[in-house]
Amino acid sequence: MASMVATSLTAGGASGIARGDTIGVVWFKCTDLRLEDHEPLALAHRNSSHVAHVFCIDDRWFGHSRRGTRRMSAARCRFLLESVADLQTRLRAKGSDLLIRRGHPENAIPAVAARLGSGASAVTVYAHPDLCSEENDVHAAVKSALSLVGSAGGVGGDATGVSVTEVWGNTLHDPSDLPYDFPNGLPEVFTPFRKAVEPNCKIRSPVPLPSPFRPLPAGLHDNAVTPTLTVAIPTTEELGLGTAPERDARSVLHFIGGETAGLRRVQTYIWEEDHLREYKVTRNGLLGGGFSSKFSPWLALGCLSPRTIVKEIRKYETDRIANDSTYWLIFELLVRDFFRYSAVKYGNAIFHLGGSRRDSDRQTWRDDAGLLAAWKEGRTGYPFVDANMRELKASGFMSNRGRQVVASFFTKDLEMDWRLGAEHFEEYLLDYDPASNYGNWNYVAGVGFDPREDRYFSVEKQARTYDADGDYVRHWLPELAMLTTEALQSAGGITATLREVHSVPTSVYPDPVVPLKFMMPKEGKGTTGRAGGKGGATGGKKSARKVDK
Ligand SMILES: Cc1cc2nc3c(=O)[nH]c(=O)nc-3n(C[C@H](O)[C@H](O)[C@H](O)COP(=O)(O)OP(=O)(O)OC[C@H]3O[C@@H](n4cnc5c(N)ncnc54)[C@H](O)[C@@H]3O)c2cc1C
Repeated sequence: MASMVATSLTAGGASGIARGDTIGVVWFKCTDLRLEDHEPLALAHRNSSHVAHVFCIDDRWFGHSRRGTRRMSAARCRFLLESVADLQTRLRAKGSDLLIRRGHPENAIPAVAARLGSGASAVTVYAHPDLCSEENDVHAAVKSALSLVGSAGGVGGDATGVSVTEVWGNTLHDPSDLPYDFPNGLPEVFTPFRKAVEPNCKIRSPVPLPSPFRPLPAGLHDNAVTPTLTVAIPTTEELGLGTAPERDARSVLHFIGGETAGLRRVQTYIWEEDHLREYKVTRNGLLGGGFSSKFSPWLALGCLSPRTIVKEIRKYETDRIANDSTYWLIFELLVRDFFRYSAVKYGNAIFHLGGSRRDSDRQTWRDDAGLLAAWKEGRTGYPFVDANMRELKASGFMSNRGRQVVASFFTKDLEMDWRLGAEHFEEYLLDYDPASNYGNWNYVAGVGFDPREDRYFSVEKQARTYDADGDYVRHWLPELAMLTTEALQSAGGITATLREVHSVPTSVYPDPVVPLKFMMPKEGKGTTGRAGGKGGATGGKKSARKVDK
């Protein structure tokens, strides 16, 4: 292994370090695996004579939550490893490399800095800051360990510390551009935030790629000093997650990790297939790749920067058309920003039962293993819920509409502790990111970010509206594939009807695990439902609607 690493590093353009050289270490994280619009990377190459790029694979990512859910499925891990591999390939194309360290960043990054500083060179570590508590703790531990690294290498002694340059990134807006005292002055809900930001804040242009690309410092592959630094990327098996299942052919898209695939998706969606033109009206579609953008997995891992997407949208608006749809994609990216800033403002609260509102008593939260398993495995007896849950597990993706419905069902109909649902999403969603996931779960559970607490998505109404012909349900539930559109339409989301009217036996499809809280009204009668849910975190109105759209 040592010789393979040495060969590879040398081929990548390694170069000796002279006394007085400046060395940059770019610490890549799971949220910024790209070269484009990466300000820490650009600064490192601008300010240094040599630059090392390091990514740490932290075994804490692969453990279990306190409630016992695995934190990352093998399929999500594969997407991450593909993204890391792609970053490495792109760096190699620039004559550099990505160095991998398995272990905790608070040990690895200072070890690399100490090794590089041993020739009395000035070392600076460049990184994006984090948003959420676990990542913030690691970031703080790295900084603290770096402050103990001496200029002559080693730890302690005549330590002068390694400097750290942190630059905010991965959002449309820099917090310093927001019309608020950040983070405490942020509004609690999205609409007032949007109304203040849209007219007052300009989205900055993406940061250009570094030019020139500085060479790697030599000697990082010296096993005696940094024994676990390598260029080899582990497999999901080596990380203890087992083999990732084959990608499911029924998935909306063949998701491959990495900036290359992410940029390709932007080209395909916006330009080649021209879907942006109709995004606002198609985004709730459930089957196929052309409805919503599917940018989210690449955004979550930072393979795509939202500002790069906006640059492309602006170009499209100039070259083809500017309409509600082009506006709406930027609007959704602003929702993403809102949850990221809110994660900074509310800290750990978004992970706790009471959410950002710190209101854990708003209802009785159940912890029922049977109901949890039925929901996770897609056998609740409600076809529309079950199809979405099976899609998640098989493909790592679920539409925004589906997420709203299954999360509402979980919290409002099953009355389950919402954190158990959020953790299941965390395990399987390829686009999992803590701020968006927990922020949206806070919203649907009624514990944060929503002016109303009683929002309720009726499974039955949602199924009839968004899967009127039953194609989606048939696609993911082979046991119902023999039912006609008519049969599925008349059944809506209620399997009792399947059984009573269409003679589907319980051996084929189970009875509903609980009755729905609110049923669709019979024709000509008033409604019994309380609340709506037009667009979830992005589209809800304050007035109480009787039936959701
Ligand atoms: C319970 C629940 C959990 C969720 N968990 C996540 C998560 O872990 N990671 C994640 O990226 N999104 C999450 N979302 C938001 C949303 O469902 C996904 O971003 C969206 O479905 C991704 O598909 P897309 O890229 O085609 O979206 P598009 O409709 O094409 O939107 C473009 C981009 O805007 C952003 N966006 C859109 N809607 C939202 C939203 N409500 N919140 C935050 N960002 C949004 C995403 O980055 C998305 O890629 C969650 C929503 C719910 C209701």
